[in-house]
Amino acid sequence: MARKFFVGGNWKCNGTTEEVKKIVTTLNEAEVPSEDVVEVVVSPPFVFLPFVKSLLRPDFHVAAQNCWVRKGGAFTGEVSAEMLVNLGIPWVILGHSERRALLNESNEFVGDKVAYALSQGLKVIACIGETLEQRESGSTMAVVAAQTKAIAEKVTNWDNVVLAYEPVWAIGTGKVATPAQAQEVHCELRKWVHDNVGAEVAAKVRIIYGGSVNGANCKELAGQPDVDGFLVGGASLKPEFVDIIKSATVKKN
Ligand SMILES: O=C(CO)COP(=O)(O)O
Repeated sequence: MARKFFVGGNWKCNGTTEEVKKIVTTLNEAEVPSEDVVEVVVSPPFVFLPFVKSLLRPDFHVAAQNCWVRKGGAFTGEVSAEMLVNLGIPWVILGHSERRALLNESNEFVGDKVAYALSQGLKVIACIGETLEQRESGSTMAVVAAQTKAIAEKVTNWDNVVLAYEPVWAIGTGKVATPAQAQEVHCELRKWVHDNVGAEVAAKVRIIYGGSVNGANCKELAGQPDVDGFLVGGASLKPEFVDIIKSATVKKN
């Protein structure tokens, strides 16, 4: 069963109105494979979401970078899933390692967020990944399995979930996982989903890779059988993001 290639651009906490306009103009002018071949989602900071949504070509979509774990209310500084739905924002990134590490988001909290966002009708890019220390101690699979389990325990329908494997040591470091390293974890993860969720979900769920993906390394990574796309940080702010989108065609060859 073909899994549609997915390319997400996580802009993180970057951009001014002028810079955002420039990035969107580049994307709008780009010639890329059709929506049947690749799903493209860009994730600006909250404050730019409506602006980007209004400017962006209709075949690309937007994602928030986070949302509150439950229904909105007296939670100063938070943005709720209902608000994103109200604004017509279809996607949200949850469980990014920067939030897990800097804001102490636990596996259980991320699992709750994913379940709540899905219940409100959002589609979720759920991030998982090990630190360098965890990799070096041989616990990569145990770590990503525990992160995925905390999500799986609360989610019954996986149709609107994309899993983003983002090894922490590869994020923003220029130290990309080798295609073999990415494939190994993606394949193990798919096996984990097969054994713990079900064969059908395992065959369908997209597992995308994130961590120092750029225009030069994307094709080889895209060629791996269990790499179904990317979540791109730094390079999603640059014109080379277009080359990363185009790497979707590797799957067709
Ligand atoms: O964290 C990432 C995407 O969510 C990856 O960031 P970089 O592509 O900058 O390494």
